[in-house]
Amino acid sequence: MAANKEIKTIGVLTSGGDAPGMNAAIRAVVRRGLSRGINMKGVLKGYNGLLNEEIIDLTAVDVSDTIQRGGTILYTARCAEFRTEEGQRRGAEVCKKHGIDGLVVIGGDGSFAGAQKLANLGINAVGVPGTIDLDIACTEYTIGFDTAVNTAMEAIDKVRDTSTSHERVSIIEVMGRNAGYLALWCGIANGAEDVLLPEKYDYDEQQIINNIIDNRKKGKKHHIIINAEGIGHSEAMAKRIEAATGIETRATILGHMQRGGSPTCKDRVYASIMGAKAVDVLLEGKTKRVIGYKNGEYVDFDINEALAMKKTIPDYQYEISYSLSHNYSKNV
Ligand SMILES: Nc1ncnc2c1ncn2[C@@H]1O[C@H](COP(=O)(O)OP(=O)(O)O)[C@@H](O)[C@H]1O
Ligand SMILES: O=P(O)(O)OC[C@H]1O[C@](O)(COP(=O)(O)O)[C@@H](O)[C@@H]1O
Ligand SMILES: [Mg+2]
Repeated sequence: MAANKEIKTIGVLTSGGDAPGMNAAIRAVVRRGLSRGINMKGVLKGYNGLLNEEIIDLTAVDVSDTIQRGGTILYTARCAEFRTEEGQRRGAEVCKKHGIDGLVVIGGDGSFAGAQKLANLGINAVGVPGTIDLDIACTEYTIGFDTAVNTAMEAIDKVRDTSTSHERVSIIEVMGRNAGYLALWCGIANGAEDVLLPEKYDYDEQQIINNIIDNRKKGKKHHIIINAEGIGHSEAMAKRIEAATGIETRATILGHMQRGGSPTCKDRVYASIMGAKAVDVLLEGKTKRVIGYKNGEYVDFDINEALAMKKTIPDYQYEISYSLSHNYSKNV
């Protein structure tokens, strides 16, 4: 495959919340590009670094010894200025000034919206899904989710040990301001009695209290509530539940530990393939694309179509999470 004549230089940046596997994706973009004779540049600190022209040359050695590391060697940021038309216009100008013919944006739904704006201004931006939230509609997988959900699951197992010993109720808050996938998966994987998702929770706390009292009467020694960050207020919830049930209740907020750590095999492999594919898509001459994983295949979509897609929590999975946790015979 000969490289597309149009493209001499490709830039890569990471944006939004970091996600384990972003380094594997950067490495793949850089190595794939270099192997096709392309100059590779790294834009530091997401769209912030783009606006500040924090742009470096990247060689194969620069991405050595990174595939196993959490975080992102290019750093990341959230950039309010890039949400403005003026910021986006300047971002496009900076790309042109530095000869960036194609830009790979590794990030979540917000970062893709930024990439779409750059694409509309003539910068060929390609999105690679990197977020622990799993909330990008065009893809069944987002880089970082597997590591984060395993980190959260293991932490919740540990809380459960002490919670059961003390016969307490535990509210464990997991990340996800707008997305409940981490919470849902932990709910199923940890056998939680209640799972509160931003997309689903009806704020009927009395129902949770009734569940706790009911389960105690049946002999259950613990009650694990997974609460997504988007619902939040776990400490206050714990106080209210303790007052209403008379059962000691503790809140644990897992926080940013869920975003760190060495990526799992799944995250390294998906990141490597998606990163390389982003370069291939650019060199095939395609424009305004995002990479996804659908029905067992690595695919690419038009960025506008991808961003118009909607993703919702599957009712069936949510219902199963609830029904299994209330079949307490295996879990008491
Ligand atoms: N609608 C938008 N238009 C332009 N840029 C956006 C838009 N939404 C988000 N961005 C840019 O992408 C950055 C990351 O978005 P954010 O939603 O915080 O994280 P993520 O990409 O991980 O979902 C924002 O800080 C902003 O710079
Ligand atoms: O790091 P911050 O700014 O506290 O952001 C927290 C948010 O980032 C995430 O960890 C990842 O979200 P994004 O991938 O959309 O950036 C969310 O789960 C969480 O709500
Ligand atoms: Mg997001």
